[in-house]
Amino acid sequence: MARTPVTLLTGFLGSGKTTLLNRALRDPRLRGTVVIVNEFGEIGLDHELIEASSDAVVLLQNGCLCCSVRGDLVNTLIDLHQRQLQGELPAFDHVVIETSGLAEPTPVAEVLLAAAGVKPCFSLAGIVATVDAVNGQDTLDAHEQSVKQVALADRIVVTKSDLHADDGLIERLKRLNPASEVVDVHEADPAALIRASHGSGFEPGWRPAAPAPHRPGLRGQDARSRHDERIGRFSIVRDEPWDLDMLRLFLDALAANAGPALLRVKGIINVEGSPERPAVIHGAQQLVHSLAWLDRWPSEDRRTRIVFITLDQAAGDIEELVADIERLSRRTRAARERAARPHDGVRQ
Ligand SMILES: Nc1nc2c(ncn2[C@@H]2O[C@H](COP(=O)(O)OP(=O)(O)OP(=O)(O)O)[C@@H](O)[C@H]2O)c(=O)[nH]1
Repeated sequence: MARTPVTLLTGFLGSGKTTLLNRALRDPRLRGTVVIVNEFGEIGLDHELIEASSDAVVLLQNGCLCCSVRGDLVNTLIDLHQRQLQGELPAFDHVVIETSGLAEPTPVAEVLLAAAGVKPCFSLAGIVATVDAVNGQDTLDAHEQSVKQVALADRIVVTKSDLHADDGLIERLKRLNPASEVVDVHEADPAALIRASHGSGFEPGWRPAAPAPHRPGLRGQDARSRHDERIGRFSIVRDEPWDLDMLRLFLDALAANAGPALLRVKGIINVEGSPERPAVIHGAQQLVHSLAWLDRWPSEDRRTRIVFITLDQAAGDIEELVADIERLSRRTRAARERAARPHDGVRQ
């Protein structure tokens, strides 16, 4: 049986991986694609934001693909292959692995190229890395993972060029990886970017790297998971809908505090007055995107869920900000309700 090609989709936090993938998945040429998505956030949201049937999306959570959930990836691939053979899954002819934005791609590629049980059934078709034009240069300066993602890619896709043109970034990407194609997402066919079986430069002679040496101070922990040390992840979950004004206030506050410490914020928000259509918020480093709306809730879970990934920043700061905004919103709402009652406080 032919091995199923796998595309590794990498790129730093918020650089546009899911957006590119969603555009590609709308193309009938990707009808037979299964997506495995890994998120670093405390709760997973991407599986809800990927526009594919739930059968075709597998979420790997609770850690980063390049370290703590590598074993889960092996098991997931083997399980997908077996369920397809047994007819429990619709046949698929392609797999995309969307890594978390913090993942180093080499250990993930190793799984495809060397893991027992995976290698006979799957082949690494290519590595695609997204780099966003707004944060790209700063991210390359500050985060080694981003450099590794770019250095390993067969294809580098520059996103958000509609917001900021950066020729210097393109030059830098070409210098970092002269063998790779650098393309602008807005000038390319998304399905071809993801699906083209251009073949990774790794096979067949590639050998997995030697295991990382043990580092003192990381007892019991794979040295590759050291990116956990400075990075915080936490989430806010609310049952009650949020007032739209409050949500706007929250976005303004985030935008005012945006910067290198806010690696990623992503959320689905239940907004008062819009019970069927949740709002979606996104931010990464210096950029907080404008509010967007989904056409419907992607699952039964209708709670507001916001995930944060931060650098050297305590969860408490953001929780305090949210608590302040919620307090303000409650007071505003109470005042509005009082004003709407015609004879409030007047005894009849
Ligand atoms: N203007 C603009 N916005 C974009 C572009 N690509 C992505 N975005 C926006 O950037 C935000 C983050 O995009 P995602 O696709 O979720 O990024 P991601 O890399 O999947 O994020 P993580 O999985 O959390 O690392 C969203 O608000 C997108 O709408 C682009 O080319 N132009």
